[in-house]
Formats: sequence, structure tokens, C-alpha cells
Amino acid sequence: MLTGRYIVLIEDDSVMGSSIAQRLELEGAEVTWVKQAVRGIAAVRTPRKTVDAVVCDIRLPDGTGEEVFETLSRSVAPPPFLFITGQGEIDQAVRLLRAGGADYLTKPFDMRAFLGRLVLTLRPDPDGDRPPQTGISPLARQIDMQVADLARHDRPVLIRGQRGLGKARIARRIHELSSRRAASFVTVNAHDEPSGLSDALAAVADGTLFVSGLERLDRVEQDRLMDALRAPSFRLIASGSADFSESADTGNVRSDLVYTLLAQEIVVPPLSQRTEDAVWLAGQIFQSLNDRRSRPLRGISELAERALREHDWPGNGREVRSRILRAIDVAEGDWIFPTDIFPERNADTPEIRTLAEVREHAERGQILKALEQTGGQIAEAARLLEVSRTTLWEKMQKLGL
Ligand SMILES: Nc1ncnc2c1ncn2[C@@H]1O[C@H](COP(=O)(O)OP(=O)(O)OP(=O)(O)O)[C@@H](O)[C@H]1O
Repeated sequence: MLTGRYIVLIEDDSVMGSSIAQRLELEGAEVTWVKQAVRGIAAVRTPRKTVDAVVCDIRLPDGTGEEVFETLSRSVAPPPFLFITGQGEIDQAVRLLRAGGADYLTKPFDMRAFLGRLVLTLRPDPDGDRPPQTGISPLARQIDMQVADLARHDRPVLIRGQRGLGKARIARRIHELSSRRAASFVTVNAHDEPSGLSDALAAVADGTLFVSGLERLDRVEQDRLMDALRAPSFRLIASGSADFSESADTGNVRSDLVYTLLAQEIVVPPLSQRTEDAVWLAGQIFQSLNDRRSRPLRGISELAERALREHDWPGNGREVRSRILRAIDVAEGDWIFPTDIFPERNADTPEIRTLAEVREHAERGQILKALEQTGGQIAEAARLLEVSRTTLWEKMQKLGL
């Protein structure tokens, strides 16, 4: 029933804790059991894998379940919480449900009833055939799960990160997975002058308002937005720079606006911290553009993939897109090569290239020339190049020809 699921159990009572932990493990779950609030916060905030649910007692030796939940909500979108309460704590539990906790159960309870409630509480199955949207790295998969989670709520969201990381795409995905998906998604770009906030507020109705680059909104517009948020018909999603939380300290953004947003945030790490995602994204963008070509290319060569992995992507996803667009345009053969993507690295720049790179580049040129002369006859080309057919074939495979 719970195979492969990871559950954090915060329960100080040894008898209760061990019977829950044992039962969860019997059902196939992996369990981290802690007895203190502070340890619970640590286990959820820096989990060793994605937490599918937290089972949390309300009364703990060093605090309450409510404090655990609230502390976590300030920095991350917490996983679903199933609270275990005593009779006297129901008010607190109900308050927690309103704040976004998933469910509660009153002691004493039957273990089967507990399992039934837990299954309904769990985070949607991460392997539930949803393809990656942000990337394939664990960090990106975590973002995709947060997106699914936040789509189930209706609170304001802040998406924080450097420029060009796909924050606008993330905002749109939250909207499309949410119950507001049939309504409109209206974007305000605070980098533009004027941003068009008033028109957007008039147009959004019960849809989602996405404010890109929130810290760039001027004071008058911030006041207008905050007024609208007093009784909003819409849901606000905003994007901001990686150090957005400092905006409140420096006075760039009204502090009440900052705190409204910080409660639910997604932090998107730069591509330089997850270069496997840069390679993945290049592949995705290549695929979508290539499919539209009348003469499709065969792919991104291994050498180019290596170069993608080694680049540090200061312009993030936006840079990936523009480089792949260009590469598809200029590629001469069937495959994309490093210099198609990074033209600044071509032979007449003073940059030192490895001997292997130079050799591969030269070999590729000669092989293409020979194949051209022989009308694509491999045996004949091999004779001109004075190598065996097998050697030529192997080199062509390696060079992606
Ligand atoms: N995961 C992704 N899949 C496809 N394209 C992406 C992805 N991430 C970024 N891009 C490309 O990067 C560009 C920027 O995306 P987007 O506008 O969503 O980023 P942003 O983080 O909101 O940028 P900014 O903060 O600079 O406005 C777009 O052209 C988009 O095509």
C-alpha cells in the first residue's frame, strides 16, 4: 500500500511511535521516526529523499505540531501533514487544516483507519507518469513536485531565482494544474515601463495573476497590488530575484507584500548547479525545433553534449534556447557540434582547445570531404583516407556522422 513512499513520523510516545513506524514499514514505506519538534523540522527541511507525508503528534516535548508546520511553511512548501491529536487539541488541528495541513486524526485510533487517512493524504505519486518539466536532476524533480503541490492550494506563490530560469513557465504550470485552469492567466512584466498592472487587475477576474520581477514594481503599483490582495478574486503568483527576501530589508518591496509571498516559495537553482538539466533542456528544445524542420537533423553530437555540460550558463534556460536555435540554423552536417553551439570557441579564437577536440574536428572535416567526393561510398572513402572500412565506420559513429 505504501511501497517506496517516504514518511517522516514525529511522535514522542515510544509505544505509539513504534507501533506506527512498524506498521508503516510493514506496508512498504521508508520511515524516519523522530521524537522532538526540532528534529522533525530538520528531517523535513533537509530530507534524504522526497517526503511523501509527515505524521505529526500535536504535543511534543519541545514544542507543538503547529509550530513544526508553521516553521516549515515559512521556508518551504511543506509536504502533506497528517496530525495526530488528543481530544483537547481539536481546535488547534482545525486551525492547521485551514493553514494547509492535510488532515488530522484523534487518538485513540484504529490502525486501519489511520492507514486509510494516510493514503488519502500522501503527496501524489511522483512516478505517476508525469514527464519532467523543469529538468531531470533531483533539484528539478523536487521543483516539479512542489508545482504539483502548490497547484492543489490556492495561496500566493513566489518563484525565486536568476533570470531566464523558466520561472514564468513554472507559474503557468501551477495555473494549468490548479482549479483555476479554466480561467485566464494574466502576466504583468514589472521589467516593462509601464508594467500594465491596472489593466491586468481589471482583466484577471478569477484567474491567476503572474507578476514577473516583482521587486521592479514601483511603490504606487505595490500599493495597488496590496489593496487588491485584501479581498482577491484572483490568485497571485510572482517571480523575483534569487535574493528577493532582501528586498524587504532594503525597502524595495513593502514588507507585508514580501511576507504574503514568502510563505509559499519555489527556489529555482541556476543551471550552473545542475548541468545535467542544461543538457536535458537543450535536448528538449532541439527536439521541438527540429521536428518542425523540413530536413530534420539527427541530433546533438556527443562532443556537443559534453560542451553543454561543461558550460556554466550565465543566461540559464534563455541562453540554452538561443544557442540551440542558432546551432540548428548553422549546423552543416546531420549533427550539432560544439562550435555550432559555441561559435566563440571556433578555431581562430585564441582560446586553447584540447588536442582531442582539434583532432576530432579535423577528422570530421576530412571524413565529410571524402564522403562527399565518393558520393557517400564508405569503402571508397576509407580507401582515400587510408583506413579500414571498420575504422572509418567507427569514427563516423563516434563523431555522430
Ligand atoms: N524548462 C524549460 N523548458 C523550456 N524552455 C525553457 C525552460 N526554462 C527556460 N526556458 C526558456 O528560457 C526562456 C525564459 O523562460 P521564462 O520567461 O519562463 O524565464 P524566467 O525565469 O521567468 O525569466 P525572467 O526572470 O528573465 O523573466 C524562455 O524562452 C524559455 O523558452
